[in-house]
Amino acid sequence: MPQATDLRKMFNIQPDPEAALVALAGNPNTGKSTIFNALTGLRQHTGNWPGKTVLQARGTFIFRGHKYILVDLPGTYSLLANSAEEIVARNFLCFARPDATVVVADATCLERNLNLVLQVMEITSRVIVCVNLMDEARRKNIFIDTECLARELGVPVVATAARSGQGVAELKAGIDDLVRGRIVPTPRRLVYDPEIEDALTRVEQQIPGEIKELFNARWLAMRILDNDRSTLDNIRQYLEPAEWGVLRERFKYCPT
Ligand SMILES: Nc1nc2c(ncn2[C@@H]2O[C@H](COP(=O)(O)OP(=O)(O)OP(=O)(O)O)[C@@H](O)[C@H]2O)c(=O)[nH]1
Ligand SMILES: [Mg+2]
Repeated sequence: MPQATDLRKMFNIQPDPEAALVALAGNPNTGKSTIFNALTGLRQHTGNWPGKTVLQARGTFIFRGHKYILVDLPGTYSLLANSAEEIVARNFLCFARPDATVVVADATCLERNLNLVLQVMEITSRVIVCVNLMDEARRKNIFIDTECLARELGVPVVATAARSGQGVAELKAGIDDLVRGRIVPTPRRLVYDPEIEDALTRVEQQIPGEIKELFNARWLAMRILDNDRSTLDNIRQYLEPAEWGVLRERFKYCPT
């Protein structure tokens, strides 16, 4: 059974028990790289994602004596992946299982950005929402009630204007609080129609325990119900053939 740390190696993340892994996700052009630069300064490394022509940027920062490895994911509107960028972002969140995921959202068009936030919250509860471009929003007379947003989403929300560095210290503190367990998010769960919820429960119950340790079972059940071949095909690459065989046997829709 592969461990989470083994899966991280597939993304060129070397195991480092001292360091926490943090992903930066978000729609295109929301300021992810600006935040990445503000957090990591010159401690950066860029290359391609293994097997892809999509650029990968990794960097480190130290906060309150703790080391963080930050990964700047490609900009995506969705994790229901079609493009190479979406597949990279989804696979990283699902398989590298970061200790925290910062979803950077554009304060000037928050509603559109929340779609990805909700999708990320279905995969992991270790989420912080960073509402960036607050200066632009102010200029357009848009007011964001971040406390209300945090209550509604059930995850911490930090407001930033990253180009001028505003809020970046608070974001660092938020990441540290989340990783150290001082904040425990309780993401709002999307509840589907009763028939779908019923089916999800039944599928979830049939997912073998070892696989549940590796992936969020509810999320995996949704992908199986969706017959989401792209995700299931990728999951196969991360499982031993015997484990995949068990999934295939139980769920006839899993690709061969
Ligand atoms: N006014 C303002 N501009 C910002 C802020 N954050 C980023 N920008 C600008 O927004 C543009 C996009 O920023 P990036 O950091 O490249 O955005 P990104 O999310 O990495 O973009 P992709 O990687 O293409 O998805 C740049 O011109 C930044 O200087 C901010 O808080 N306020
Ligand atoms: Mg970028």
